[in-house]
Amino acid sequence: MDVPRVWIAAIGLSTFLFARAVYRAFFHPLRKVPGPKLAAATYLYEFYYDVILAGRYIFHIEKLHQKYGPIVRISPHEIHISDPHFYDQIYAHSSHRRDKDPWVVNGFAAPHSMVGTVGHDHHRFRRNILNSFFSKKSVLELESFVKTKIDHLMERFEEFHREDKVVQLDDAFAALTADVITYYSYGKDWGFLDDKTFRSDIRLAVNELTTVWHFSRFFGWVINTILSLPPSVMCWIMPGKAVVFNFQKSIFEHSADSMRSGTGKGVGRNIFNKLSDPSLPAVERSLGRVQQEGVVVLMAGTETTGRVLSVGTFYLSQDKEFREKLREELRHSGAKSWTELERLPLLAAFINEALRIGIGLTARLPRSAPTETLMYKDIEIAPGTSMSSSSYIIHRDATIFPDPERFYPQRWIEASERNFNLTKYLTSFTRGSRSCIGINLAYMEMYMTFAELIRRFDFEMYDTTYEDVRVIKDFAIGYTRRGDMKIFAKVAKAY
Ligand code: HEM
Repeated sequence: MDVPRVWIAAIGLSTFLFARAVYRAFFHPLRKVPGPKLAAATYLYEFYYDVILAGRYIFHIEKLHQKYGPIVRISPHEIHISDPHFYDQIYAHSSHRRDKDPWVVNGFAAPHSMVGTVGHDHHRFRRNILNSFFSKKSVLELESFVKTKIDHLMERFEEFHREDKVVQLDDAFAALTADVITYYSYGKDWGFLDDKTFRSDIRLAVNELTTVWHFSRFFGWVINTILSLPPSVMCWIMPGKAVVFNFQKSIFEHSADSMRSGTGKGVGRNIFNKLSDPSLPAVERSLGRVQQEGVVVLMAGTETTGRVLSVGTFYLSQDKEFREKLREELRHSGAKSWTELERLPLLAAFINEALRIGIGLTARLPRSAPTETLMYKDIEIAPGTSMSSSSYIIHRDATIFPDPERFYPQRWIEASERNFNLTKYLTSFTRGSRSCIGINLAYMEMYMTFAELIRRFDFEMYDTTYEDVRVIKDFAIGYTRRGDMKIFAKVAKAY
């Protein structure tokens, strides 16, 4: 008797799955959006490319656009639009409500942080707590500290040069950005730049998070279960988190000390003070939320900027002529501060190109308009539809950036000579209400670090070629054939 029941259940389930797939492909509100029917019918399509083949869907999406045009349905509930002119409708200003995709935010493994917040209003509330903390005015106040840290990195490069040792540039830059963001957020830096090999606990946590990025998107409940376990168990399962939690514990102890003494260094500049402000509703200043927001800021502030600095330095080492021109521009101008450096056309062009190729995040970062029906040409996009437009694809669009694989900073100069606003197509930070809150800090770090680096050093790549910076996997950040990006170099003095 039991056997037939099992069969009935199996047939029932198969019929349900089949009917659902048919509905999704042929009767769903997105049925008219072009794309493979299999991708419309089942999540297994995306699962195959991103989980089984490990971070390859973005490259396949690029091919789907060549076949189906600028709008493609890439999963039962998500469309990808590769049309920069539609970008600001997806990544819209805060006057238009934009939610995040609950599937995708699972990848951040930080549901209580602003980056992991799904709803528009809730996100606005959380973002407002930190907006002034990351304003241009606030960032400018820390310029001299950032300069001290950059000088420290330059001293370390001198050391590598003197001892004729190979430096791992990605670790070196991540140590710089980690020291900056810890000081910026907590009033104290943790001295990653002093470490012999630039080991950074924050970077370790980023690597751990990104390797499970796609798995977490599909199996959010696994990650949320792990997050709800006691810290000791969680740390056993995710050792990278353990490192970051221990590190964060030291941050909290430091914050508590500062607050107790009332005179401690960093009391004024402390993200912890903002996030645990007694005027906030209790649920918004719970320890779990404060911890998650704190960790997200540290991770987001470390890896992305570090990566653009690394990729930019790689390409700088490949073009002596351009390097000399940049050096001449810097020498001639005498510019030192961020505001002065920003006005240098060649340096600005170089940084734009480093951002274009280095990107920062390769992840699709979908948004949905919960109450608006959008139109893409004659295709209706129903409210609640997940829409993404990947920077990886826009930045490689040959109609905007001819010969897109080529690192060619002059394209930005040539465009401005034609009065063409090419920066409109630079989307590394996304745009709109949920764009990067750390954009000012990132620019300050990039301008000041590159300026000092170009003035003082040349780098000769060591066991690192173009293939080692070329992104072949998307794990929210770009992975190369070595896995996480690793760039080795020998340091030479420029004078
Ligand atoms: C070149 C450097 C950087 C790039 C390319 C970059 C890129 C991005 C992108 C694309 C997002 C949107 C994420 C999403 O849609 O889910 C984002 C958000 C964010 N970034 Fe950055 N970022 C950079 C530097 C920084 C820095 C230095 C900080 C430090 C404060 C930072 C902190 C954040 C935070 C906290 C968010 C979440 C904002 C929100 O949800 O409202 N980022 N970043």
